[in-house]
Amino acid sequence: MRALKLHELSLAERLADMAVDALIDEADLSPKPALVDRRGNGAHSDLHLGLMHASALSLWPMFKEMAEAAIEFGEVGLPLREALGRIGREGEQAMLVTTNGVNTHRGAIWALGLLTAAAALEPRAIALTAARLALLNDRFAPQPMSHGAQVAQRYGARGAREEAQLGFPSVMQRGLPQLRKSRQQNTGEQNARLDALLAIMTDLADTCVLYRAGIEGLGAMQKGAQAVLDAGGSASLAGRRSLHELDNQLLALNASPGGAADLLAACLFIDRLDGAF
Ligand SMILES: CC(C)(COP(=O)(O)OP(=O)(O)OC[C@H]1O[C@@H](n2cnc3c(N)ncnc32)[C@H](O)[C@@H]1O)[C@@H](O)C(=O)NCCC(=O)NCCS
Ligand SMILES: Nc1ncnc2c1ncn2[C@@H]1O[C@H](COP(=O)(O)OP(=O)(O)OP(=O)(O)O)[C@@H](O)[C@H]1O
Repeated sequence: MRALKLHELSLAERLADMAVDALIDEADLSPKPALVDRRGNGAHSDLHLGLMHASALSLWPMFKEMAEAAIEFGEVGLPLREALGRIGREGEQAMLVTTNGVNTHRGAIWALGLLTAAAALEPRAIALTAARLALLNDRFAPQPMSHGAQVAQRYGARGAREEAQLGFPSVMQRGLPQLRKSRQQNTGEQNARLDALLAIMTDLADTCVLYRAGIEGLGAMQKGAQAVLDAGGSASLAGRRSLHELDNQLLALNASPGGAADLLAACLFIDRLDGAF
């Protein structure tokens, strides 16, 4: 009898698996301040954990297609950038159909989409390659008055586009180093991930927070996250108390750090890739 041959996953399929896993790990991580997690909906009336999971899974074909496009075009350039833009917009439509019109992962499509394509092209320089893609101007991208655009106008804040164009400094210089430092201190994986999220929050101009809670909300997020880390991080008793305070404070301000959550997913994706190839 012939042995059953297991289907071997292509590179694009493996990258799509890893991107979706990163999104599911981000959603499941608890307790995240004011974000959707296993405990509840945080500051969101229209989101819940099941919806975040369904949305993440709906994006698998999009991530696969983005990686395939990167392999096919084989280099950073306008043709690949515009293909990614088209695939990303189709992915966003699939997300909106799944969630009945709720924005669950717009920021994540942007960040993880670029990183997935970059990982297929240049696995040894993922953030830099993603930045080179983000710097190219997609001529077919609509220019809606998004929340991010409104906040950029009002406060001059740099948002998701600039974070990518700079090579994801919040991930490469804050989240990833903190993730690895906390792991070395044997905090346990969930606490290390919470610490990575907090490290990202200390310095990010999160346009979700700015839109919902202005400069006051952004200041509360950045200072509160730093206070948790200074108190010893999520694994320490004092850090946990401080994290609980931050959760209450952000909930009172309706200030959900959705951009930081997306960048944590990006951080987990890059961390996993480092071990995989
Ligand atoms: C560049 C994007 C993110 C637009 O950003 P803009 O700030 O105008 O929009 P919006 O308010 O919808 O914000 C998007 C999301 O980014 C996340 N975010 C917020 N702040 C930040 C930040 N500082 N850094 C990173 N992400 C952030 C949030 O989750 C937010 O919901 C994107 O929507 C876009 O234009 N996509 C075009 C489609 C495309 O090219 N796709 C290809 C993907 S490879
Ligand atoms: N666990 C999470 N909880 C909440 N938001 C998250 C989470 N993970 C990622 N996000 C990001 O946060 C964004 C959703 O934030 P938000 O609801 O503020 O956006 P919006 O739909 O533009 O605004 P609003 O709901 O204020 O009208 C999504 O783009 C998503 O990528």
